[in-house]
Amino acid sequence: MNSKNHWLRIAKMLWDLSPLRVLALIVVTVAVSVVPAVQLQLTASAVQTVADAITAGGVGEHGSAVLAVGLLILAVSVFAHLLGVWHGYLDSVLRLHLSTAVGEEVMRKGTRMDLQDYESADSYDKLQRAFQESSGSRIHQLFTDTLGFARELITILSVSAVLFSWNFWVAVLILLSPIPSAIAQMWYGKKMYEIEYGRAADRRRLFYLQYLTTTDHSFKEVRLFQLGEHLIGAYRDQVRRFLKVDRDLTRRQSVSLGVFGLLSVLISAGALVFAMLSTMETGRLGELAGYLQAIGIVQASGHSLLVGVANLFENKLFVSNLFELFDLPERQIRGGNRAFPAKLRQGIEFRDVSFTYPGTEDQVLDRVSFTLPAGNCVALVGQNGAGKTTLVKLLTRLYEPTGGQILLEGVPIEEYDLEELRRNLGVIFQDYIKYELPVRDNIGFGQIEHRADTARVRRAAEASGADSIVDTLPDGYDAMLGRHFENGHQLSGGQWQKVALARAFMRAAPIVVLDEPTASIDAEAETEIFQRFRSIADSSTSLLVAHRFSTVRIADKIIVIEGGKLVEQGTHAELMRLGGHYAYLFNLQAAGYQPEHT
Ligand SMILES: Nc1ncnc2c1ncn2[C@@H]1O[C@H](COP(=O)(O)OP(=O)(O)OP(=O)(O)O)[C@@H](O)[C@H]1O
Repeated sequence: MNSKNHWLRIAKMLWDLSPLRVLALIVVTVAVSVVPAVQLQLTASAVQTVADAITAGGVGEHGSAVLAVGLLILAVSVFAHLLGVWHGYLDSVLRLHLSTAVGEEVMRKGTRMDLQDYESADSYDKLQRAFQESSGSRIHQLFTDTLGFARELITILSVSAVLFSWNFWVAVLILLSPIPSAIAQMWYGKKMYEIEYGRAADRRRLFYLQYLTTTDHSFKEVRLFQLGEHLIGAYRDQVRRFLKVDRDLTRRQSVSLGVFGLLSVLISAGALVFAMLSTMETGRLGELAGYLQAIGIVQASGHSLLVGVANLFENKLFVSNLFELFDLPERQIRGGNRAFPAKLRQGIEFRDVSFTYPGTEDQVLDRVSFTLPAGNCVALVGQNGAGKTTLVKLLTRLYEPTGGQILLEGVPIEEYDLEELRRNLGVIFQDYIKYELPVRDNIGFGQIEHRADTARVRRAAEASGADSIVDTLPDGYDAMLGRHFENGHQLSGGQWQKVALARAFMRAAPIVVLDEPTASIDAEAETEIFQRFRSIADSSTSLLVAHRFSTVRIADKIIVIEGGKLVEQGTHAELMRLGGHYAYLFNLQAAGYQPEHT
């Protein structure tokens, strides 16, 4: 996308936020820009009137002229001061509005992306970079830089008009004077930016190393595996590599700034000599004062103008990342118009379902076919990496099968309205979230619109066994969980899992999918939870991924997956009779619970 489009988008965003403020900012910027030229004229007039008064031998008839110029200088200074304050105010308010709007848009974008964007290393990297670099202040900076560019340009043009009206060659020299030092500065800025841009991946690695040594999440392993020194060493090595490059660049910058800056000084001095000669010719002493002031203004504005161009370029690249993020395609997975059935009669069927993760070659599921009859509980078992969670992701439509079909009541699942389908699914994944929020949210998020309904939250907690944990907390359902915020209560792994399970039960959905929901819960509590779950949700159709066979055996049907293929299915008794893979795994686990000599 070209920069013109960027600019139009930013202008539109700002305009939509506050058209009056944008207009006011533009007007104020133009007004602020011409102040230096006016002040230049006034300085020249002030010196000239005073000089004329002295030449005339006293204030006398020149008194009123001196007073008038004095009052004008005062008025312009007050005006310039007030304009400056107003400019700053408008700029800050627009920045605040823009940061808020962009921050919100970035979050919204995050919620609209597909799981695939988060799970593929390539797109995740892109997404994270865009999220990290995309702040509203970058956009605002681009806007401010552009306005700043316009302001300096107007200042230089208006000051030039005054200078050229006095003396052509002095004007040319004064305007040339800032160029050499600004070029040196620009070159350095561009080089530094290129280097930093190329360091993006290394910077993230540094950030990660710091993260590992400074968060509660990694503290235990870092301390007990004694990784601290290793991590600090890796950090130091990387920073030293940066330092070497930066030092070389800074040295070269100093040399070039020294040489080019000298050239700027020489041109300014030349301009001053010319100005003195010209004043001696014209006798207009006021202009000499004006030239002296102009050298300062042009040096500052010219420098800002040229360096501002480099900043503009740099910010434009960052802003491109943000717009790239905004333009990423959303929600490729779409639903149809079909309403979700009032009651499930047939259930769900996986028909020859195959799947390969995007950007990979391996077929993770290979023509898997089975049914999940309405009102039944089906368990999925299989070794790590067999494809169980992938099946859950397909059923919940986080991914689309690359082959075959999933049918709900005999109709392809993609024909159902996606939002409605998801509303009718109660799901908990093995990597569930431990929300650092009150218990009410942790459970109520399962059905956000009933979050305030304590009776309902309590029923869900009772079903998962989380109620006994909540009873011990001082604020009950309003108690804060986790350690990140004040008065938070940290739970054990199993307790967190019961809370997460309550979240899935909160929804009272006709289809419940539990992906290893009880891995951290002790066997006794687990059996109890499932018995209760089956009695509460006996009409729901559920899919249960589990490793513990004591849980699995309560299912109406068990599906055994191996290397992405369905290898066996049946009830616990049927599979045991079959004496195949399930029986082998069951016996293996059962043997683990037996004393060695019995
Ligand atoms: N996002 C992904 N991109 C590419 N491959 C993936 C992705 N997620 C999982 N896989 C691969 O798919 C295969 C099946 O993974 P899946 O998570 O479905 O296994 P699982 O049976 O649930 O295992 P576990 O019991 O360990 O949870 C594995 O080989 C895994 O490496």
